Amino acid sequence: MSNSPAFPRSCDILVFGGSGDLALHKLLPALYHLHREQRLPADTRIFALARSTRALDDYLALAERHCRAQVSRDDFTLADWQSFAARIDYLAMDAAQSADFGRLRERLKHSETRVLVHYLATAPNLFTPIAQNLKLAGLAGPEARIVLEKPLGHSLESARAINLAIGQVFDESRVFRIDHYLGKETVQNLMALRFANTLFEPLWRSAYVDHVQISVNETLGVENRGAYYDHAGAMRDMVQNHLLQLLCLVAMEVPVHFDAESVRNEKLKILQALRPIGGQDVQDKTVRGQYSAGHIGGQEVPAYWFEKQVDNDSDTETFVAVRADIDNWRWAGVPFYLRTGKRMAKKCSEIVIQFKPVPHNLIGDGSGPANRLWIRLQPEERISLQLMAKMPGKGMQLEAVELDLNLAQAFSKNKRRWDAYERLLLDVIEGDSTLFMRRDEVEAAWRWVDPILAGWREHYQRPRPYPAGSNGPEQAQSLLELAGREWYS
Ligand SMILES: NC(=O)C1=CN([C@@H]2O[C@H](COP(=O)(O)OP(=O)(O)OC[C@H]3O[C@@H](n4cnc5c(N)ncnc54)[C@H](OP(=O)(O)O)[C@@H]3O)[C@@H](O)[C@H]2O)C=CC1
Ligand SMILES: O=C1O[C@H](COP(=O)(O)O)[C@@H](O)[C@H](O)[C@H]1O
Repeated sequence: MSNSPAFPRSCDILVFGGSGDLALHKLLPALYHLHREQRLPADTRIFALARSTRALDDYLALAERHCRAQVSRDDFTLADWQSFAARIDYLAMDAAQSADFGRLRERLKHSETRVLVHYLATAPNLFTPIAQNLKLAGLAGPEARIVLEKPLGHSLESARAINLAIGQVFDESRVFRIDHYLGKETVQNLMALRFANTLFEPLWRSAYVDHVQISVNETLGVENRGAYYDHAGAMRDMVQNHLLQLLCLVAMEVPVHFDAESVRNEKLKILQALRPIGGQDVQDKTVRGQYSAGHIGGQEVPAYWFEKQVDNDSDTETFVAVRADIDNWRWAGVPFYLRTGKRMAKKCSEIVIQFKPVPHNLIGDGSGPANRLWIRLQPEERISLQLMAKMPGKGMQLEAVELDLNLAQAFSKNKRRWDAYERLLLDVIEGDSTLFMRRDEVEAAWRWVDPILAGWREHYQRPRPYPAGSNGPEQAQSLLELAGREWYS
């Protein structure tokens, strides 16, 4: 990441889809924190845009309700809210209609000396019309940036079409394809761990690593996003972006510089080296699941098909496990197991690097576990290294013990941890795209995902049921057991 100036230029932020789930739950609370901590340029204005007609006061009441719910009690004060709200305006407009952009330009009275951030928190089918309408309205000048939410399209073809259309309006340096996992502190810590410590890099390869596990498990269901999710599924919603980005950060080579192009060049090479999975292979290398009714934290939870706006005969997957292989020198023969699911037993995102056992057993019977590095991304940020130690007492018995680092506690105790969207919004304002996906990366990810989706359509139509509150379908265990391994959790 480049060293950013102490304060970015004056800025206008336009949130297309300003009344949607993402804007209300994530973007406005993030902007509130940035405002409260004086990290936004002083005269920043925020325009929330959506079709529904509502008075500004009604919109602000809606936004306040959500911010209160998302921001901790200690961080939410009426005075901060009121000064933040003074920055916000609401405009009812149809972003697919070019005529409505005239009204937007009028309201905005934009000056080209200000940075203009267009945040597209809408469905991807609006990305192309919005970009074209912005151009027609003269709101896509050199000071303007566009932020595109994931998943970008629903296939390689649709992603390419969007990228092409966006590229005709905004050059690549002004396109910010967001993947909020890259904004998480612990995810960035992964790069610090790898590239700022001599300890791990020599071991970070097939000679020493047996396999890697990347799990992003949620206890939440689809909440009020059934209409979107039922057409997307876990593969498009999570694997195509968040899980593949995590895989890239674990597997990539050391970049030449720590800047946007160098980091993204290395991530791209990993995506290009992923061994394709398609046709009948999907039966051996992937597991699709869908939650049935169950219990989480003592609460009864309905089956997926019972959720709002979900087809009651839906075959959409809410769980995916995949064995991915990276065909390059460093990772030949090292499987990367990816797993993500909704309504799982526990919320937990983690990366486990399982090292190989010692080459010759001098101590014990050789059946003990080998070193294992756990990188816990959430709920708590932790890194622990499993080492073998001698059990106290007579004789030489080995037992695994942990060197455990709680990252939140290791750094200033009373400091609030930034949310991913806070950091990424600031990066957009400052024009730093290191933590955003480049066009070719997104397309390479779809190039790997598309054949799996096609394989499923042909050979794996019904997802395996798993009870809400479990660890996913049994077949996900078999994916590892067949290779003499198991999921760690
Ligand atoms: N929600 C989340 O947690 C996450 C969402 N995303 C992505 O963010 C994007 C938005 O998701 P989400 O907030 O959940 O979606 P929602 O359906 O909750 O919100 C969509 C928003 O777009 C507005 N809208 C729809 N059509 C138009 C139009 N023609 N012109 C102007 N505004 C329009 C809607 O308001 P109105 O109907 O009044 O026009 C609403 O404000 C999607 O691409 C999604 O994949 C990514 C990560 C997480
Ligand atoms: O992008 C998405 O991410 C969330 C999970 O994000 P997290 O930061 O809470 O781990 C997921 O619930 C949602 O379905 C998906 O669209």
